[in-house]
Amino acid sequence: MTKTMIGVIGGSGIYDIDGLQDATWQSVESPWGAPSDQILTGTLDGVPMAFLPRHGRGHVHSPTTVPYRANIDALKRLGVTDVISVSACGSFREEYAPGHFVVVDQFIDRTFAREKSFFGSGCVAHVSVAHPTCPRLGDACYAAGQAAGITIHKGGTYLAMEGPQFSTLAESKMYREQWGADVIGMTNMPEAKLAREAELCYASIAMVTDYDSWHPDHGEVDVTEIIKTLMGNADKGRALVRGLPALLGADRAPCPHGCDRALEFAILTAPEARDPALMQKLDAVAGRMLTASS
Ligand SMILES: CSC[C@H]1O[C@H](OP(=O)(O)O)[C@H](O)[C@@H]1O
Ligand SMILES: Nc1ncnc2[nH]cnc12
Repeated sequence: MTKTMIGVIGGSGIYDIDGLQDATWQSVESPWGAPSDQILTGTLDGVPMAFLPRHGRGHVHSPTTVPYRANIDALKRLGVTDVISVSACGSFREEYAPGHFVVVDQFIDRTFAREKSFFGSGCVAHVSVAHPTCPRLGDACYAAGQAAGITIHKGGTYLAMEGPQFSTLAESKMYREQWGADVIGMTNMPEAKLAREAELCYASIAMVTDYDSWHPDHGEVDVTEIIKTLMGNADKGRALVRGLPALLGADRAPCPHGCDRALEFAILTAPEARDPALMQKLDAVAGRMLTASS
């Protein structure tokens, strides 16, 4: 049995969390560059936690420039086992209304200007992301949301767009009507893919802030309205997070869905053909596999 450490990546409007015992902002160095910000560490109900504001305090990183690899690597380096992403999103479904939360379980990745893998020339790996989120962790988020009195929906497909501009009306209608997406945001990809490569369980909570641009009664997306809704949502997001340690517990059984073993059988490059410099960078993300197989 290993120990649980919960990592929370806070999106727009969530730049800290409260209630942590021994809370300290720590700098974490990563061979993948500087993370978005320092990481707030502490303990909640006896479970260690690490909080990272995705865009940095003061909202300095755009969805394209968020250092996704450094963020996931830094959380892994700190000992995080389970990552919860909390994000602002537009909704493609009438019944997923602004103020509601959605436990996302699928993604359509339309991002194109980001580094999407820790692996590459010198160490090639292919992990499965058929089921990109962890059902055990998602269920805990859903239960924590319900216990916090939040209107929360279980399951939804998140369309990750490059941004930073919002969608055109034609795109919004296509994503909703032809592609069957439920919510839209700009940040959960490649974050979810990288978490899988790093063998971290990953769950995503979408906080609905708007109806994107498709809804005939709601006009186009307006960032002022989004921020207003976010301010109401942010406290709910923090309440959900506060409920998680009690639900997950300090002792952690292996993930029944295999998220924490995702690299087994994924690395193709022969030990003697691997690039030593890349191997060094992979020490945290893939350390477990690299010591076992080389
Ligand atoms: C503030 S609206 C657009 C912005 O908000 C979302 O960020 P996050 O996912 O980090 O909450 C969205 O993806 C955009 O980056
Ligand atoms: N409509 C929208 N599109 C993309 N990202 C968002 N974040 C919040 N609302 C959004």
